[in-house]
Amino acid sequence: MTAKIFIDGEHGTTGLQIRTRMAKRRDVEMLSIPAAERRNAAIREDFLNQADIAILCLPDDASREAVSMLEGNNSTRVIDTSTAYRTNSEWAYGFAEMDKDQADKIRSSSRVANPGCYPTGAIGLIRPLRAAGIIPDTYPVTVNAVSGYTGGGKNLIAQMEDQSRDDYLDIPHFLYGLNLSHKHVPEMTQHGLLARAPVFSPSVGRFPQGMIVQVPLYLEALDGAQDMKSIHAALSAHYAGQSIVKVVPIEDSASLPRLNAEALAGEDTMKIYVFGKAGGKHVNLVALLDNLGKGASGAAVQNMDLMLSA
Ligand SMILES: NC(=O)C1=CN([C@@H]2O[C@H](COP(=O)(O)OP(=O)(O)OC[C@H]3O[C@@H](n4cnc5c(N)ncnc54)[C@H](OP(=O)(O)O)[C@@H]3O)[C@@H](O)[C@H]2O)C=CC1
Ligand SMILES: CC(=O)N[C@@H](CCC(=O)OP(=O)(O)O)C(=O)O
Repeated sequence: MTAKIFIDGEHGTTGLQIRTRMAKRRDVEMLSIPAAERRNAAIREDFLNQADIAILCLPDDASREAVSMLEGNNSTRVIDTSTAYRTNSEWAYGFAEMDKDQADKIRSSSRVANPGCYPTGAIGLIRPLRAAGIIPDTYPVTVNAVSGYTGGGKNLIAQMEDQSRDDYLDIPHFLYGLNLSHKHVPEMTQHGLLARAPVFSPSVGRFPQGMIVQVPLYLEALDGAQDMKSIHAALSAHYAGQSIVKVVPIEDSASLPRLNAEALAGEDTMKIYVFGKAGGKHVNLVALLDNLGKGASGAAVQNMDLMLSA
């Protein structure tokens, strides 16, 4: 039997990318809303209730509204790509590689919160080292990142591309979230297993898709006698046996002169690097991904496939 899938918000940035990934699939039937009707609540409610899986690619408030349209319905399962449910314990967090049993939790869940793009990188770097007892409770974690501008959805894309707009941004790279209270901080703290919130400084570059997330660490402030190799070994052990998050061998990363933020654009994988020098006092943990790949649409399709395999 083919599963019925409805993408609420299919004409937005994340929704369109999910549509593209589904184009050749014969195992699913897409319930598709015409662009002109995308905000028609009656059609949305009807499709939401017909779907086996509804993938919400909407702003937070519209996601909450869509979930309320499913009240009393026990058959439609939901993947939400917004921030609305990511710290809600009644929802499975849709980062399959973050724990050994997380894929099974997603597979059996009727409500899955897709992670944010920055948290995917940050949690991917931090959580294995917290779980292994390497980053202590007292460690002051910092997260610095750059995203492609599609991360800001249709509005930021227009600001970066449409020169006729009054609010056109004619700049190559900018920091934002300058008050250090970005909406992703609670999610990073909770799923990163951190005892206190990290300092998170995001930025946007003049490229559409791609992302670098950095977590620099002082080795002397970690638990146990740590060096670049032991940190790398802990991350490699955590991600062993799966194909989406890859820990780059130190031999390969050691010879890199630079890291291109666009290197994984169009891919649904994430690469993790441990940079530093042998015998050095610091390491820089780096995650490389596509904000719309493993950071959003690719992860949503991965979660849908897990749910369909239940
Ligand atoms: N872009 C990215 O890299 C990532 C995005 N996300 C999350 O995914 C979600 C979607 O973001 P994104 O695709 O970037 O945003 P976009 O603004 O590109 O798309 C959102 C879509 O939702 C539609 N929409 C807005 N309000 C309603 C409503 N009340 N009813 C029905 N449709 C509505 C919009 O229609 P209209 O054109 O009329 O406004 C638009 O088509 C957000 O919650 C975002 O935070 C998560 C991870 C990464
Ligand atoms: C570049 C940019 O503007 N990025 C968005 C986050 C994109 C994303 O991950 O969306 P969620 O908030 O749903 O997770 C921001 O900082 O608000």
